[in-house]
Amino acid sequence: MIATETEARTYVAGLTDSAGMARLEQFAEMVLDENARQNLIAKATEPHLWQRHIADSAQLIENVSRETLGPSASGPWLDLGSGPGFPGMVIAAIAPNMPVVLVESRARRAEFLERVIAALGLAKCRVEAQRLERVTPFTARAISARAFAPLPKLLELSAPFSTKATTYVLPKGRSAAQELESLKPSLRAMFHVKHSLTDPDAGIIVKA
Ligand SMILES: C[S@@+](CC[C@H](N)C(=O)[O-])C[C@H]1O[C@@H](n2cnc3c(N)ncnc32)[C@H](O)[C@@H]1O
Repeated sequence: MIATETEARTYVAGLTDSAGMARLEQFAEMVLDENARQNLIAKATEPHLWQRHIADSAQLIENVSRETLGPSASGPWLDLGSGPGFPGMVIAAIAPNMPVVLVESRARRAEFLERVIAALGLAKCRVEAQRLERVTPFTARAISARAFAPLPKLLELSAPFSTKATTYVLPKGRSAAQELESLKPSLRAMFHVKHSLTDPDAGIIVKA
């Protein structure tokens, strides 16, 4: 269990190199700075940014295969409703050679994401600043989404971007098991729930 900011930083440092940590430090500063202007994260979570948001996002990397992260996988990692960049920007900062697409419909949030991409030099990361429903479909190697939509709706909206080979990693908080139960059995069988490292009561819905 990752309970403190120190534990969160140590955990994330084990998933990336010093350049990756520097990118994440810069991203963290930008989130806190921008949070004074627009509502990106709950104010109460600001002192726990690494534990509640950065490590919470970074742990998704451990739930996908090496092949999915590697150069032979086809299509980008797709993050739905990225908001300030959780989890998508964290993934892009850790794996800068992997293409990542962040979909965010709110213009001010999308503009913030563009500024972060430029500041961090993430050449393979791009923003779709529109509703997912309007994005021209492509095949995604992996799909992530945190606090985006209930599971059935999420799967419906993401279906045009998904093939049998697409990995799903969906942090679902305390409703993970219940949301999985809401799927029809044939669909439910494709997914399992992993425990979150940042909250013992939260789950991540995974399709490998
Ligand atoms: C509750 S926030 C979560 C943000 C981020 N994933 C996080 O966990 O901090 C949901 C985000 O999804 C965006 N959003 C909601 N529906 C969307 C859609 N259909 N297409 C694109 N973005 C959407 C909202 O603008 C918002 O920024």
